[in-house]
Amino acid sequence: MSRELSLAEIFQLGYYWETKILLTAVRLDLFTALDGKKRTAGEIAVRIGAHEPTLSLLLNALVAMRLLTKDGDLYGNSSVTDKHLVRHSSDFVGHLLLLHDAEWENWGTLEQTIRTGQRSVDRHVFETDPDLGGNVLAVLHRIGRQSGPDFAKRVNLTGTIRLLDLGGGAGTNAIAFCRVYPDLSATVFDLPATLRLTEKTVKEAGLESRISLRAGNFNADGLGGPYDVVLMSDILHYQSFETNAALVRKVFAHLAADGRLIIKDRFLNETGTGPAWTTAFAVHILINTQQGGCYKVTDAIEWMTRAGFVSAVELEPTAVVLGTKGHG
Ligand SMILES: C[S@@+](CC[C@H](N)C(=O)[O-])C[C@H]1O[C@@H](n2cnc3c(N)ncnc32)[C@H](O)[C@@H]1O
Repeated sequence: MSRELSLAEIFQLGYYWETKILLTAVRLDLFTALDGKKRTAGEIAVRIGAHEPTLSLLLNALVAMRLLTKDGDLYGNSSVTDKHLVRHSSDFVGHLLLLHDAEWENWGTLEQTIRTGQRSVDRHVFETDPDLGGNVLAVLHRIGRQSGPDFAKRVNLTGTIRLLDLGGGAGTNAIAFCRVYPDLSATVFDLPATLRLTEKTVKEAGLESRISLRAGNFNADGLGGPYDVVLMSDILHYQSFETNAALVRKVFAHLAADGRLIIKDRFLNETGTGPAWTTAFAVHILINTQQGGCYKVTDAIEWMTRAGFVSAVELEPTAVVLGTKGHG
């Protein structure tokens, strides 16, 4: 059993001041205003349009948080903030933090949602703010480029394979799979707004001849095919249990004989109390989506079994489930 928390740790968990200071600094874009330069609070205030004495408080807190340096009256970025929080840096990750900030008001509804079971948002971010959604996917794409090939290797897809990457986002997985398997061709299916980004990433990867794009709503539109393998990576937690069951059924119909469905998601364990990150993510999904949820591996197996897959197995604990269609 893990050890009990100390009182100091409980206080630490309840302490979000530094979180909001960082998110506000990213919104103000003050790291970009410093971009490799040392500046006074007055100079920064002019650049970002702020009230200097008030801004100084924020800057000093950011120094204490080790995001900025201070030498006399001059503030500067740390090397990490210069690399990751300056907007035009190729390693900028600020969009992810801007997403957290955009969800701030939703978190204020948590108590009411828990009391009533009623959710306060009616759509997820990819529908309400496609630009922010696309920017976040671009950041995740950059981060995911490291883990993509490992995932591709763990699922054995040798031979001539037609892959459908459903809700494929920036194409991170389709690109990684094409690189690992030279005979594989892929279709990335996603909302039209998201595919604007995918078009760029596929071109950058030089894979236009092997990756095609198909725009649509996967719950409502045809998916093309038939495909040998369908990948559903991090899409099902935005939707209700029954919508997912219907989508898995639809995918089954678009698979060739012996086709496979790979579902990669953030599954909760059977008690619902782990993995730790996913338990908090489940609350995040509760208040930031209309009907989404974090599901269990047994749920994915149920969707597959109900759809007619002859086998459905957990390939990686709380992460990947593989279904096989069989000959029929
Ligand atoms: C969290 S991203 C996952 C992206 C990608 N599969 C990955 O693992 O990196 C969810 C994706 O689902 C797409 N999406 C959400 N609802 C959709 C719908 N109804 N039809 C098609 N795509 C959808 C979003 O545009 C977004 O690209």
